[in-house]
This record gives sequence, structure tokens and C-alpha cells, in this order.
Amino acid sequence: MRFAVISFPGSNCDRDLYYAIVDSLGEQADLISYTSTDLSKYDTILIPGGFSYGDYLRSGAIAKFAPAMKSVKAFAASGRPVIGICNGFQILTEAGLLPGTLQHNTNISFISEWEPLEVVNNKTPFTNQYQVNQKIKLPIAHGDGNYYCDDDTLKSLKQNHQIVFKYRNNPNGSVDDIAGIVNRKGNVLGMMPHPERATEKILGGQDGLTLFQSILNSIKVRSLS
Ligand SMILES: NC(=O)CC[C@H](N)C(=O)O
Repeated sequence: MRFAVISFPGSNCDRDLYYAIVDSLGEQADLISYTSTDLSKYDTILIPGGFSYGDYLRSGAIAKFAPAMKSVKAFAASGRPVIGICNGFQILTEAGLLPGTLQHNTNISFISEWEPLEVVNNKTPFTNQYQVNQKIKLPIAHGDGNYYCDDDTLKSLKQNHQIVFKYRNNPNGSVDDIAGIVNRKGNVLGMMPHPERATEKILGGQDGLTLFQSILNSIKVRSLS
């Protein structure tokens, strides 16, 4: 299984993701540049956290124009898994691959802490190894994590079971306590918490490793069918 981690100017969680895949999960990964356009040898694309282009204009607003993003869109359209974590989630909403947007946290502060979450939907390629309603704990580290969408979008997110993770103690003002969503097809995930920072006990918890194991499982199941 081969994962691509796309580094943008200002990404700072790309190495954490690489480490999580190679050392914690035991699979192959490449750190690739935002200028790369050939994603053909990868099974999953990971868009890491950080401050791409210094968060100028809005978080993720400039990264959406990076050459790699055209290929990410084609990759997503083919039904293969794409994950955006934190700034990666912001990039995916800006690129139109996920609905809604990420606003400043309601307290206008950068929040860095471990956060209790609930797995709302375990029928996705990213969560199939969790139990439904499982309580987990992952770190967050963001200033713009306040997920917003209009009422119609929220209604359709609920109807299509696109809400995947919820905060149990909403830290940033996100509508409906949303911490992570998938697209309608279910193959693109965006989430503000950092699973890559919770893949070993020594890091404070392993609840993030289950997410990467879920992807492995879904790719294996797909290749058998
Ligand atoms: N850890 C991150 O990815 C930070 C995301 C983002 N730039 C913010 O502060 O909101």
C-alpha cells in the first residue's frame, strides 16, 4: 500500500504523517511536492496540516491553486481515498472537494489540546475499524477550526451520513459539533483533529492509528471484491 503526503509551502505536519504511515502503520509513503502532478502510483492521498502559504487570504485559499490539486481532484473523482487533516481539511473545502468552510475559532485563539470525540459514522473507508459511537481522543491544533455550512448543506450532510467525527466538548464553535466530514461519495475525508499525532502510546494515545488501519482494510476489501 503506498500513500502520498503532499507538502505545500508552509505545511508542518507532513513529516508527522509520513512517520505515522511508515513507522506506526508499517506501510510505504512518499513525501511529494505541491508541484507533482503524477499520483498514479498511490493508493491514498494525504493532505497534511500546517499553514500553507502562510494562511494568507484564508487558510487553504492559495493552496487550492497548486499544480498537485488538479491531480488530487482527478484522484478523488476516480473514487480513491483522499484525506485532508487540519490545514488539509481547509484546502479541501477551498478546492470544492468538501462542502462548507473553516472559520476562526469563536474565541479567536489558537487551540492546541487533546479533544474528546465521537465516531458518528463507522461505515466509511476511514472509520470501519472503529465502533459506531466510539469515544476517542485526538489532538487538535488550529486557529481556524470552526466548521460552518448553511442549513441546507447541514441537512444534506445529515441525510447522507457524511458527518464522521463530532466533538464531545465543542472547542471552536463548529456547527453541530462537526470535527470531520466525508464527501457525498464517501471517499474524501476532511477533519480538524490530528490522527497522525496519536498513533503510538508514547505520543499520548493510539486512537489515530485506527483511522489509518481502516484505510488499509478498505483497500484490501476492495481489491478482493
Ligand atoms: N495544524 C494546522 O494544520 C493548522 C491549521 C490552520 N492553518 C489553522 O491554524 O487553523
